[in-house]
Amino acid sequence: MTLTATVTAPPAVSLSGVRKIYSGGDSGAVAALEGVSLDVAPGEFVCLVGASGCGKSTLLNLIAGLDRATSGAITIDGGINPALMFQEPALFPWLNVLDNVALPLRLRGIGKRERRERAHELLAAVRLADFAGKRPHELSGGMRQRVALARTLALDTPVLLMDEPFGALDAMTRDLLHDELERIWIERQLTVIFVTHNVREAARLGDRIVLLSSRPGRVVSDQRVEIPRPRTIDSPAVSGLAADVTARLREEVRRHGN
Ligand SMILES: Nc1ncnc2c1ncn2[C@@H]1O[C@H](COP(=O)(O)OP(=O)(O)OP(=O)(O)O)[C@@H](O)[C@H]1O
Repeated sequence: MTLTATVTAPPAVSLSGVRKIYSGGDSGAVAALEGVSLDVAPGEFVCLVGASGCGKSTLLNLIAGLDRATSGAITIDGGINPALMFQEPALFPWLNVLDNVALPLRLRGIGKRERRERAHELLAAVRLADFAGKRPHELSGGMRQRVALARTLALDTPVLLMDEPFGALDAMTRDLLHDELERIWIERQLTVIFVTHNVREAARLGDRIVLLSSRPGRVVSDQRVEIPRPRTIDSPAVSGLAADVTARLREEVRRHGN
């Protein structure tokens, strides 16, 4: 007889009963999140979708440690600080691309030679090896977001939180960045929590799609995406799933009269 022990890795990110009330504004307290529980496995790509104002950014900020939940618990495996990336690349215009990417390394006290080497590697990873000496204004929007991604990767954390990172880009550029992000996610075995309004994007990228209700945000559905990779955003399977999730989202918005 053989005994097989099943070893399950702890979640990379675990949320339990997370509630967030913003207080003190002119319009009184705002309940942004209510009872959000969610486990994200190491290496998983989870997309968070929901109506405008349902608390998606709030949730990412809480996971990133930029704000505190009113109640509930958030645990990041290993106690690490996740990296957070936004829709705006927020690059320093007076620094060239290489120095923008190297900045988190500089802030960590890594010596000039090593940080330049690592920044060059990261630029190669986002396919911008030839643009190290350019300034941000010389780049397209998609390229600036690649630089922002490289700078986020420089933080060297296994958990990446992304808040509508491609929301301001045209469809073609977004498509290319989906491919790049997917490749980097697989190569670096990252855990990604990705907020988007774009349900197709969620179906293209996610292992799971978590749908939040209108404010206060609660988890309405948590659906595994069974579509094999590589995927394309206009494939019938991705479109079909996006249509299902959109229908649920509409129902949710209608129920709350938003
Ligand atoms: N600092 C704050 N103080 C008071 N209310 C806030 C604060 N930040 C967010 N809110 C409110 O909390 C709710 C959730 O906001 P949040 O930005 O998390 O939603 P969201 O789902 O990311 O929205 P969107 O999809 O439009 O970006 C909104 O009603 C918002 O106005």
